[in-house]
Amino acid sequence: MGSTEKMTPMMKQYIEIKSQYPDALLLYRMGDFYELFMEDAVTASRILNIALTTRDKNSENPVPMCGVPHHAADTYISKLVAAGYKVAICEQVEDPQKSRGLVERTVTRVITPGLILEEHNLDAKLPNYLAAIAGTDGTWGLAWTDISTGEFRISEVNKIDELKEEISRISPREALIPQSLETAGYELVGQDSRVALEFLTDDYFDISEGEKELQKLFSVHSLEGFGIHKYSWAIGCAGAIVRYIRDNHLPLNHLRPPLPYHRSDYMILDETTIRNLELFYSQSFQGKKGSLFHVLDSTSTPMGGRTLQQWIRYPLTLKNQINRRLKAVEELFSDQEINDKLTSALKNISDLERILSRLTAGTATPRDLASLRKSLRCLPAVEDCLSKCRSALLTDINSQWDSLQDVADSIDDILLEDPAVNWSTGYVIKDGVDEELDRCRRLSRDTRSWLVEYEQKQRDITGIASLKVKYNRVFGYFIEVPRSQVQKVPDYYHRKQTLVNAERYFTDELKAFEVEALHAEERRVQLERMWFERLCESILQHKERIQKTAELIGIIDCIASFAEVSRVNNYVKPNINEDGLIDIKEGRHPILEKMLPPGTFIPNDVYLDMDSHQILVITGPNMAGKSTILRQIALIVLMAHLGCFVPARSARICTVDRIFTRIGAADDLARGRSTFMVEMQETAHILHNATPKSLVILDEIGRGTSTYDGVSIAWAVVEHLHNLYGKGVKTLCATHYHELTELADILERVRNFNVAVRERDQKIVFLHKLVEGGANKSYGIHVARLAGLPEAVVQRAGEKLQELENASSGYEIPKRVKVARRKREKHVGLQLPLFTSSNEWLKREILSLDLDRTTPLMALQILYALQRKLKIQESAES
Ligand SMILES: Nc1ncnc2c1ncn2[C@@H]1O[C@H](COP(=O)(O)OP(=O)(O)OP(=O)(O)O)[C@@H](O)[C@H]1O
Repeated sequence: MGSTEKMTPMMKQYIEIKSQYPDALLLYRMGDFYELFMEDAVTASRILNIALTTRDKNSENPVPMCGVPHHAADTYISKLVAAGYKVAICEQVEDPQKSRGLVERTVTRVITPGLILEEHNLDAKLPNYLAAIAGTDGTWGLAWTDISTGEFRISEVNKIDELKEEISRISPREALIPQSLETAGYELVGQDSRVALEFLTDDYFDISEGEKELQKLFSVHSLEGFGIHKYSWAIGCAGAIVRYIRDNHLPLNHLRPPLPYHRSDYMILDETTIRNLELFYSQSFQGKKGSLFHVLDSTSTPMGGRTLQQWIRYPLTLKNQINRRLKAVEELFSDQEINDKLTSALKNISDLERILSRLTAGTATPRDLASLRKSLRCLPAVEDCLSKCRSALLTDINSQWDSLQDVADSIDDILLEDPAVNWSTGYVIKDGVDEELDRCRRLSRDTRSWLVEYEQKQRDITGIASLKVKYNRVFGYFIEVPRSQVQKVPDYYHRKQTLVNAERYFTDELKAFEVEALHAEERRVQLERMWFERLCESILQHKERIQKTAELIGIIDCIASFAEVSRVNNYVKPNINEDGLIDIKEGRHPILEKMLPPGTFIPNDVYLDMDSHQILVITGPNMAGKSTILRQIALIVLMAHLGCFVPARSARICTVDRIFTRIGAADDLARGRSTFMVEMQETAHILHNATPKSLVILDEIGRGTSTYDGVSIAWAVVEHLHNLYGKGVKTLCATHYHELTELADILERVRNFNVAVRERDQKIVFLHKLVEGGANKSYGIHVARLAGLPEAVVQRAGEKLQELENASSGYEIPKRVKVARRKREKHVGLQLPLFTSSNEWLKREILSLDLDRTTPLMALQILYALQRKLKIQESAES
């Protein structure tokens, strides 16, 4: 683009406005279109798949451009925002007809992924969070809000890992980060590329400014009342959020006071576990379907859907709280009639929270108010159901219930039963609300009949039967009298035009009617809007009451949904304990059982405690169902912590503080981490953070590297978990390394299980049944045949296997080594070389070590050193 001197005034105006929004795509209103120019046009045409053209083609300054029609702009804007772009809407703010010269334009709204209010751009059952993060090592502040519902929360954590976990749990669409943390920013949001990052100057996060912002917004002198005054960085973050919303021309007054969130109040779920357990997103279906959320979601309202999301992200940890929910679910579970009534009342309740936010933003439509009224009218039916309930949670809700019928009445006083979608095509306000409005309406509705009446009246007065009232664009309304009758025309007729055969007149009454009729429609719309806006304002006075009720509806809806899902899927109420006991009889995988034909899923019993069955090493052939059992246990334990019934015949579940999962292999090449590196980092994370109250799921740990290294690592990891804090951690460990079954001989709380198969005519039948004891065979070759490997390859593999098995028969662990090993139980790394090694020299070397002075880590190091030495020896010999 050349110098601005040669530009048209309009282009100069564009450049000026664009310079204020350099990081946004600027949609510049020109008549019926929003135009994009230059770089913006190139980007938008690519994303929207629309033609890229050129403006001022023959000038010195041709400019790339593309445009979207005003009436369909919403769809295009959604696509741009969904692609992670920020969009600034620049409107014409004066009437182009009246303006002299260039029309004044200004940006009226900036839409970013975290600042969306429009219903069609949002997922009804998903919160849309804008988060802010700031802090230093030692204290990290975090604030997040969903401006479409008004939810606002803040928290502080001490470690960067905790911060990452919380961010992944919130899963914001947009995150505000101080510029000084720019490099760390990408690391903080983790693997979630959906998060749009906005780097702002550090002063945006100023703590004392933040405090002032919050005090002003919520009209308080201190933040003490909200219980957040002790936070510092988090207040800075909340302040940044408030300023960001305001700077982007959005209203703030429906934000609720920030609620403090304490990490220790909920079970911690990290990003890996949320992904591995497919809580919200299924890898196989590449979407919601096939996720736990999808199975548990039978909610009837958007508030219920969002509450369920929240409950799954933040499972409870306190026995009392879990039981409170479970009792409420049980009540609705056992009284299907009430639950059905409740559900059908809830089904008619619209998104109260989002309607409220549109009301505040001034973008609510008449239909929004009609839905609000309809929803409020359903509240007494919900209340009626609640009044019959006995469980503490439901009676508590009932005691806070506000049926809001006065608000519904106030809407009813003014709004038509079925108001028009569009002001210009129909009516919104009831008759009888405003006399002038009624008259305008009558006028615009009754123009024809008034004219017919008037014509008849004039005929009667003048006695001219052929008198006509007519209209044309030049003269407006007039009375036409044939030339032969003009002597009968009264004095108050004013001559307007003479034709060959007729005279045309007007009267003061007709003129007045004309002025009124032509303006009536304009005035009608004006008055309808005025009454509508007044109504919106009066509703907003009940904002807190509506928000509170919406929150309670979310909870009831979730409880009703749990009851329904539990009934339909034949779940059972879990018995919660604090004794570290997990005893599941005939447990099922909640997602897989729904994918398989009814009745074909094979249930399994699993028992874990802190004494003898703390760590289960689960072996079994490929495809036997090891991973399924692991995930099933994790999901059942999680579901119990949500207060939901679980897929089992009976279940005793202890409270756990975290569920850790290490499952499968995912490369993260973008961040330079190989499959094995990811595996080890996730394992390290577990070992550093697990406590005796945690549940750990390890699926094929160590498989990402060579067998020796893999077995050693898996071995050492299991031992570490067994000995952690002197108490150990409940762990399920599925593995193909049969060597690990040896651990049960050594460690007191380890037990072996395997998933049974039956071999018949060289073929295997998967029984999917968990039985005690270690598996003695892998059946990998059978599975390879099942998978369709060429028969010649399968045969050859069989021969090779036989060779290897024969050769390894000398690997049998001698009895004396077993005894020696038991004595050295505490020395992690050493047990491994003792039985995996067939080399007598190596064993001698190990046994001669001064074990009292050897730590597990040293032992492993020694093992490696010895192995190296052995290899050198072997190669020297050969
Ligand atoms: N309890 C069960 N009832 C019915 N079908 C099952 C059951 N468990 C597993 N399956 C079926 O077996 C398939 C393989 O299960 P899974 O992935 O758990 O096996 P695995 O032992 O972990 O295999 P690999 O070692 O190869 O990873 C599942 O996709 C499912 O179709």
